[in-house]
Amino acid sequence: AYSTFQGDYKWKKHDLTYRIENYTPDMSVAEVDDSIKRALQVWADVTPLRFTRIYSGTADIMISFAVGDHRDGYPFDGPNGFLAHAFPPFEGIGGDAHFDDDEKFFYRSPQGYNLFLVAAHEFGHSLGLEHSQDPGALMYPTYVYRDIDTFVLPKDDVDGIQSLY
Ligand SMILES: CNC(=O)[C@@H](NC(=O)[C@H](CC(C)C)CN(O)C=O)C(C)(C)C
Ligand SMILES: [Zn+2]
Ligand SMILES: [Zn+2]
Repeated sequence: AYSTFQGDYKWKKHDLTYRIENYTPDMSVAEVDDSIKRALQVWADVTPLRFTRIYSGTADIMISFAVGDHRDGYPFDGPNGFLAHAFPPFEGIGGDAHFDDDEKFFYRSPQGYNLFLVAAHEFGHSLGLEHSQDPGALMYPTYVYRDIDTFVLPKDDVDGIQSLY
């Protein structure tokens, strides 16, 4: 079952902004943009939350690709292992999502790690969800490939996010 962060971190507003700060060489700019947009839409579909993209300045959810030590106290670990991380909704780095660019991210292929699926998981954290023990949940701590054309947010995740917003 789902769990939320201690202290019940949640955004105090429903209109949130996001900014894609840089790109991975693994796919086109358009494919990254689409993966991110769809990963946010997964959560917007079941809450009053709305996401608006900005192209400069500080957004609520700052999205970037990084490798190794990228100066936030949570260095990445090279290929495989941790794929990404995101911070719960508190001031400053809260909400931000970082993707390990030592991974090969894919747009639609079932091989490797699907950016849409990884991002959808990360944005669950960005919105205040912790990990779920439900192996079928998107917020399960281990990456599981799912067909993205038929992807529907699992009930445990819907219950979790709707417990917050
Ligand atoms: C393939 N490698 C894994 O399955 C690794 N899990 C992850 O990288 C998580 C992200 C996935 C679920 C998108 C990390 N996380 O929780 C971020 O919020 C390990 C289970 C090895 C840690
Ligand atoms: Zn980071
Ligand atoms: Zn996680």
